[in-house]
Amino acid sequence: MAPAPIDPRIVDVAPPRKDSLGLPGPTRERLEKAGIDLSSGYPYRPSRPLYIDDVYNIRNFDRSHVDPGTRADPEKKALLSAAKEVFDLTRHIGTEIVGLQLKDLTDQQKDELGLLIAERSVVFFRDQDISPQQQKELGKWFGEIEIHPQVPQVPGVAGVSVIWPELQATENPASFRRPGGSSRWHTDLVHERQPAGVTHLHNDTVPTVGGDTLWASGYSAYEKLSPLFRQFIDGKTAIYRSAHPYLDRKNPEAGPKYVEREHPIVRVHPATGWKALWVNRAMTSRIVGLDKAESDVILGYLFDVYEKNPDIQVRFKWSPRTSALWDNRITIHNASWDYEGSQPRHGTRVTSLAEKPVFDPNASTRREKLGLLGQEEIQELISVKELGLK
Ligand SMILES: O=C(O)CCC(=O)C(=O)O
Ligand SMILES: [Fe+2]
Repeated sequence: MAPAPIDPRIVDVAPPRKDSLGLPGPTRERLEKAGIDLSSGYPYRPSRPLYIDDVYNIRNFDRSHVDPGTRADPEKKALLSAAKEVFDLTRHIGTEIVGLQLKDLTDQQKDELGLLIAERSVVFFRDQDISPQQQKELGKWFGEIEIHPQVPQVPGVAGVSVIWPELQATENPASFRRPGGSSRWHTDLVHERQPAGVTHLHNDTVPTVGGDTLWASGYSAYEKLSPLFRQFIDGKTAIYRSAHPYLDRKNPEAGPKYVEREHPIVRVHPATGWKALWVNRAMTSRIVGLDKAESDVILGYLFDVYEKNPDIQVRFKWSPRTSALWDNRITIHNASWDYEGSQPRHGTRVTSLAEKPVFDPNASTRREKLGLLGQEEIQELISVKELGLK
């Protein structure tokens, strides 16, 4: 008897992962055996046109968001004492935890992980045994799961996106000189009313060399600015643009348009209370109230501060079955395309939406709160306060 045909809709569904999403090699093979033509991109993409209300319907209202980090024991003992090893990858950003399985964390440990991500911006766990379903369950702890209308989802597990860069490159050409896509500094879902909080990317397969991801700290980018310049940008807002275009149902003939949203450019994280610069070159288009030329100069400078200071960045080398959990409220990230799709790289991603971005003029910076300020910085702060009194 001939073997039963493989149903491409279920090929990636059932846990455990080795039987579900599996490795991209086998996934690709299985899809091809099922007669699915991969040359034109993902087989899991919705085939109907996408409208602006696909974004708005489910998200354009006030959802209450209580950040798990606000409930956590500040010392994070339940999480940290259960780990075999915990080490920082750089001074300002990035921590790796060894000896814990994300799928087995207790509620208390999940709250503490929320706080650790808020403090360290990105936290890594290698050798994870986690199915797409378990990844989604964990994501719910950090906020409402976003179901991306345009990014392919694991069939049957809405809210778990498939990240498969070399297949994506068949749709949107990527080259060494123009890597595009996620291979540029950005942060996720800025066009939402309540944008992304924690994103959890689990890469089950990675190239032997290359395909690193970089993150830069928004707390530290803000602290790189002079106190006087911080006063200028504090409380200003900008227009943030979606990564993908959508059709207007009332006027579809006008063609797809990007969704725009106004948010503060400096925001305060609810769990740490620290201020962070929150702009990114790919999606922040202009500062409200300034002339375009002024906005271009200032935004260009702010992007540079974030992108050009290696001391506030971490560059992570993946191994198979590694999870990275980062906080989009306080970081930008960039996936290196140095491997140019020459080897498989494949994973699943869950993003939890957080609060509507808030600015609080009375909040402090990370360095102030942690007592890390140098003499020169203290002096600068004093002189700015004096200027304010005049
Ligand atoms: O593939 C990566 O390393 C990151 C991709 C990305 O930008 C994302 O998942 O938001
Ligand atoms: Fe991203």
